[in-house]
Amino acid sequence: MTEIPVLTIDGPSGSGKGTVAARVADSLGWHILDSGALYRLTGLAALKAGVDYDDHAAVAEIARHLPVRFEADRVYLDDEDVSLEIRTETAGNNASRVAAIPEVRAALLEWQRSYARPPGLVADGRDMGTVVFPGARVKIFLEASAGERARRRYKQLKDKGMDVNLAGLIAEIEERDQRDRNRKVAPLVPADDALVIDSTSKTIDEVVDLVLQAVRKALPHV
Ligand SMILES: Nc1ncnc2c1ncn2[C@@H]1O[C@H](COP(=O)(O)OP(=O)(O)OP(=O)(O)O)[C@@H](O)[C@H]1O
Ligand SMILES: Nc1ccn([C@H]2C[C@H](O)[C@@H](COP(=O)(O)O)O2)c(=O)n1
Repeated sequence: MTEIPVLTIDGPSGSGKGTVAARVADSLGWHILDSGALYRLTGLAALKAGVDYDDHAAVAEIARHLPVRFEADRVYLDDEDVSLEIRTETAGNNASRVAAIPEVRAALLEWQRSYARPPGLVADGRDMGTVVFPGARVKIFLEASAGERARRRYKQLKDKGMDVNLAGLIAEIEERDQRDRNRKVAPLVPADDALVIDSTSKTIDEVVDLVLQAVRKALPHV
């Protein structure tokens, strides 16, 4: 069977994974997996169903049967458009909480793997290179300082007209980092064979170029 090439991009919140993954996937003509969205949807669906995050079996059951529909750039839970709601900082924090539940991670594993389709996949998240696609041909771990990531998020939210506070964002980012890096299952760590890129003082274009160089070095035919 022909191998489907996979590029994984892991890293903490605000390091630029989603932006870089979209640009690289566009440039290569590959599919994209935003795995964080699945955890965000699970957190939101559990909240809407009134399920307590401490009830791990019930949250995992929700993850297994997420009533989700992706349509162009919109995402629906049942028939409700939740595209904006899953992008809030609260939804990100709730995602980080349900993502620490081993049964939830197990429930989402095969679904994430099913995104690998020809001609290739760019997968972004926290454990793409370590757990979901350990055999990926190219693995990137994107870093940036917490202060820079909070400044990026501040600008992103301000540009959307939202009322935000930089100190609050730094505290939230540090809390989420702490939970994602220290959980027992699939913690946020670079895979042993990942190329680590610190984007703190790099532009998006510079990071995209470095990632594309790594892909072309590993896969000269793409
Ligand atoms: N190298 C960079 N320089 C400046 N801004 C950047 C850079 N990379 C990303 N950004 C901006 O930072 C913000 C956050 O980026 P993005 O959403 O891609 O991060 P992320 O790692 O996917 O975050 P999350 O895990 O929370 O979804 C966006 O507004 C994006 O345009
Ligand atoms: N592969 C993944 C993707 C996401 N998560 C968790 C941890 C994050 O804090 C949260 C939201 O992710 P984001 O949309 O900000 O990338 O979901 C994870 O544990 N594993």
